[in-house]
Amino acid sequence: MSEPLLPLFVKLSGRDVLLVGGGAMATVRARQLAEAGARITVVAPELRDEVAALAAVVHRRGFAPADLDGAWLAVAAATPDVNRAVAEAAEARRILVNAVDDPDHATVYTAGVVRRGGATVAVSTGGKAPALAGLLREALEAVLPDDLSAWMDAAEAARAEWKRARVPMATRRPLLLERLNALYAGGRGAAATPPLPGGFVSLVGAGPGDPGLLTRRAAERLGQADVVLYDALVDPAALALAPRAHCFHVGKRAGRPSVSQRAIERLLVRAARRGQRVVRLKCGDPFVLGRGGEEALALAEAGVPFEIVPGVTSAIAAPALAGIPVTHRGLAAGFAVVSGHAEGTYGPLLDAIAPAALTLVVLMGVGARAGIAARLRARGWDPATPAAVLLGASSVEAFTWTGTLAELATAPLPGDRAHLPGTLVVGAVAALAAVRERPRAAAGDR
Ligand SMILES: C[C@@]1(CC(=O)O)C2=NC(=C\c3[nH]c(c(CCC(=O)O)c3CC(=O)O)Cc3[nH]c(c(CC(=O)O)c3CCC(=O)O)/C=C3\N/C(=C\2)[C@@H](CCC(=O)O)[C@]3(C)CC(=O)O)/[C@H]1CCC(=O)O
Ligand SMILES: NC(=O)c1ccc[n+]([C@@H]2O[C@H](COP(=O)([O-])OP(=O)(O)OC[C@H]3O[C@@H](n4cnc5c(N)ncnc54)[C@H](O)[C@@H]3O)[C@@H](O)[C@H]2O)c1
Repeated sequence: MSEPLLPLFVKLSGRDVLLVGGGAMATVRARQLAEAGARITVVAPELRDEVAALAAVVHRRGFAPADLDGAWLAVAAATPDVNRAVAEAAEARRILVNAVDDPDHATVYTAGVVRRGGATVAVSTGGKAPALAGLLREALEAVLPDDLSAWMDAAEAARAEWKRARVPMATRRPLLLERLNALYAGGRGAAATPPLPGGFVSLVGAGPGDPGLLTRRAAERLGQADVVLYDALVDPAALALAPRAHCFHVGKRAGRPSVSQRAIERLLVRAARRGQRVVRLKCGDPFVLGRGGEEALALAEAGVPFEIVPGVTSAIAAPALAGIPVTHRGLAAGFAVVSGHAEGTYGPLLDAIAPAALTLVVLMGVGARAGIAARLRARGWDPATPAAVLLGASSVEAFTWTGTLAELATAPLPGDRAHLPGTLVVGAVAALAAVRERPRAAAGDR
């Protein structure tokens, strides 16, 4: 069962549907068909009263292929051999058929469904894992906004307005986001919903990756969590510590679409207001270049109780695991941590540091290392200053390069590890990486 499926939403109102079978499964399908307004004809020697009541026409006998004539859709919910016969006869007549026990011969599947506020979300595993479809449906139920009908109303009204005004389609999505944000800001300003007892958010640092470097408090909070919202680089083993929780990936990775910071903050607030224990699991330490401060402010503003669970920051741990102490008597009495994400931000910071005054640690800076090296040299740093590039610190794929500031731009890095988070170190202490013992390498290149 790996055929690609086309998801469709079908209007069945007033249309003839043949339901074969009248037992437990037929009852479930009869309810679903009736909800969609279908005109049900049921064929079964024996059938439950509820099925008979939902049907427009009842035939108390065995299935015959001619029962399919005039039907838009057939549902086989009888015994396996009968279901197979229904599927084959429907296929021959080019009628789509759903079979409750026979995904291989069915042509349409039912899905796990959430209906809220006029929107319908359906999940299918294409017959491979129905119970998983049910779990995914529950997970969606947990994260979809309670006030989806307000979103629908706003989106519907905006659409009509933009159609009239001939607003180009391509510009409508960001406009819609603005509308919805405004809607939410309005609701929040009114402060109508006090947080439910039990609703609580923990902003938790996950450390550099290895779950062994989580704090005990972090592990405890994960164990209690109902919902975990985690970043792109969080190790799956950390999520295994949250067996009760629905875990959602809200990570940002360069160049890929991601959940916006505002959306993450809204998710935190909403989940807490539903009384859930929420863990926001962030790489490293939540308050070191992790936007944890923004989330804390949003929670405070929404009146949601929260706590900070500090984590081991890669700014210190990545160098440490490579044998580099960020401070070392005689070499560096202090260190600075900057993000290499935006030159407009880190540029002035680098310019403000006197050459070799301290150890410079750059997070998220591997891609920008040539520019950073050039900037430091222009500022007067000695090209012979030791430097290091640390990829995937604490993970099994950890990679360390050491050299000099002059070589930093062209440091050969393994292409297959470009996806790993990286840390740069510039300063005399980087030379200590070369002289450390290598316990990890000795333990089978872990
Ligand atoms: C989504 C959902 C909607 C609905 O039923 O309307 C649905 N099954 C759900 C639950 C569920 N079903 C089963 C279990 C027991 C655990 C387990 O066995 O996994 C659970 C779990 C539970 O009840 O929690 C048993 C089972 N199901 C099928 C077979 C036959 C077979 O696979 O051969 C067997 C016996 C397997 C065996 O003997 O091993 C077949 C189908 N079930 C489908 C849909 C279709 C494929 C959808 C897809 O893959 O996405 C398809 C093809 C029927 C169709 O299209 O009509 C609903 C979740 C609703 C929700 O919670 O929201
Ligand atoms: N019950 C479940 O939870 C479940 C889950 C998944 C799959 N299934 C499968 O779905 C199928 C139906 O299960 P169920 O629990 O509804 O069974 P059921 O025994 O309750 O119902 C079977 C129905 O089929 C009818 N029937 C028998 N022969 C017929 C014929 N020739 N023409 C028309 N109808 C006929 C019977 O009158 C009865 O109404 C079975 O294959 C079962 O293994 C059941």
